[in-house]
Amino acid sequence: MKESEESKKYSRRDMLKMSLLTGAGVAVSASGIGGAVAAMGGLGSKKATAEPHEDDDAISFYGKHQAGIITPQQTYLYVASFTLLTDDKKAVISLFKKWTEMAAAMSAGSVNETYGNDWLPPSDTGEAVDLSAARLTMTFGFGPTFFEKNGKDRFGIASKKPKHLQDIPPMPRDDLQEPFVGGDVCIQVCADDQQVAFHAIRNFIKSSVGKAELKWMQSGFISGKDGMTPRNLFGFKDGTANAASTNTRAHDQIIWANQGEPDWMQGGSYMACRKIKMFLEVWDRSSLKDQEDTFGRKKDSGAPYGKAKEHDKVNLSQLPKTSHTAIAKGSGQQIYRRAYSYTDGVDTKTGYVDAGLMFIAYQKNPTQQFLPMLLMLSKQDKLNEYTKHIGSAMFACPKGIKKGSYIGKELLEA
Ligand SMILES: C=CC1=C(C)c2cc3[nH]c(cc4nc(cc5[nH]c(cc1n2)c(C)c5CCC(=O)O)C(CCC(=O)O)=C4C)c(C)c3C=C
Ligand SMILES: [Fe+2]
Repeated sequence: MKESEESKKYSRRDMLKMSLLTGAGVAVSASGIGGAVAAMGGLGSKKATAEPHEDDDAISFYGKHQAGIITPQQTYLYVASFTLLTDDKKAVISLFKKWTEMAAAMSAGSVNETYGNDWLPPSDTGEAVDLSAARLTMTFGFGPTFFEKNGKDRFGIASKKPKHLQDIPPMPRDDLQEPFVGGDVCIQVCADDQQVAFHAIRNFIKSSVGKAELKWMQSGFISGKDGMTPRNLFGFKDGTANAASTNTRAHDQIIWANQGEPDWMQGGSYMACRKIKMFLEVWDRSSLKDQEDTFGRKKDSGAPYGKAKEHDKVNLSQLPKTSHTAIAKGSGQQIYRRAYSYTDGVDTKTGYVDAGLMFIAYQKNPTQQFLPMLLMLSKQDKLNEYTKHIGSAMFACPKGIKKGSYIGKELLEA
């Protein structure tokens, strides 16, 4: 095969290694890669130590469950919801095969470059070439309209719809703003490097042209020292009561769908999304007491009222009745939260900072877990004085994908 026709899959770190080995410096140009490889006798050569390999900070795309659910939260998020533009099942299969191939390569820290024809755009957009895998994960989900849209079973899969997949019903205080509602297919991309995360979502969008279009997209971030619970934009530790990322028993009880669901969904999870605007200026003018009463926890330590430490057991009788923790915990349900803060510039209506929380939660049964909790919070939560729910969506995320398979295969093939 001529070099110009080759699809080169080198880990981003391989490129750095190669450039060091050949003394070429860090910035290896596209045309220089082949030269660098040749100078080492090719990647397969015994002389070369730069075998294609997985980055140290790579998280496999393949596995029993999809990555990006119980994966300890990365620093950056992009979540994108797509509308499928075609009723042709074959076109959807080809898109999902392409996305699978890309996701597997990108999560291993590879760039999938096809250079050589100056008259065509490069296949990859290029901004992640010299970056590491940065714990990149890509989690795919299907919305209710993927199974049935306007009464039409366009892909012949309506009978395979998972039991609890439905649009989140309207909540009393909702102020949902199109296009930030629903979608046919969703991809949650997370990484410790924002450019790596953006590169992934951008290339998924680029490769979907003609088959799917972006309905909405949200970026987000969290920050915190290793082992410490990150703080949200109200300055409170957020995520304390989540089951530990190593607690597999709790994950089975809370997160992973099982019997009673179609086979493709067993080991998957329901992803609930709420875009929640937070009125930072109002919050910043409220007293510390009012802020702590809102959550039922101390701002500094994160300890529940009546206790000293963040992870001390919550005693509901010691919490203000309408506090967020009292209502959420009092619902008697558990969910697995994976939320990210966002800032979207200025809200032109108010002149305030447009910021909030991209709330994402995973659960095995949203009808029993998420929806009743959301309804109770929507009616009674003191936090509602400072927030507004402006986006909403629910997706069914299939179980993990096996090597050689592709996203949605069991759903789309008989
Ligand atoms: C429907 C579920 C929930 C929504 C929506 C939600 C929004 C939301 N939460 C915070 C900040 C905090 N939440 C905290 C705890 C907490 N929140 C939920 C659920 C929803 N939150 C649950 C189930 C829990 C845990 C309750 C428990 O069992 O103790 C906390 C306290 C610390 C913690 O446990 O994480 C904070 C802080 C914001 C800012 C927000 C919307 C903008
Ligand atoms: Fe919460």
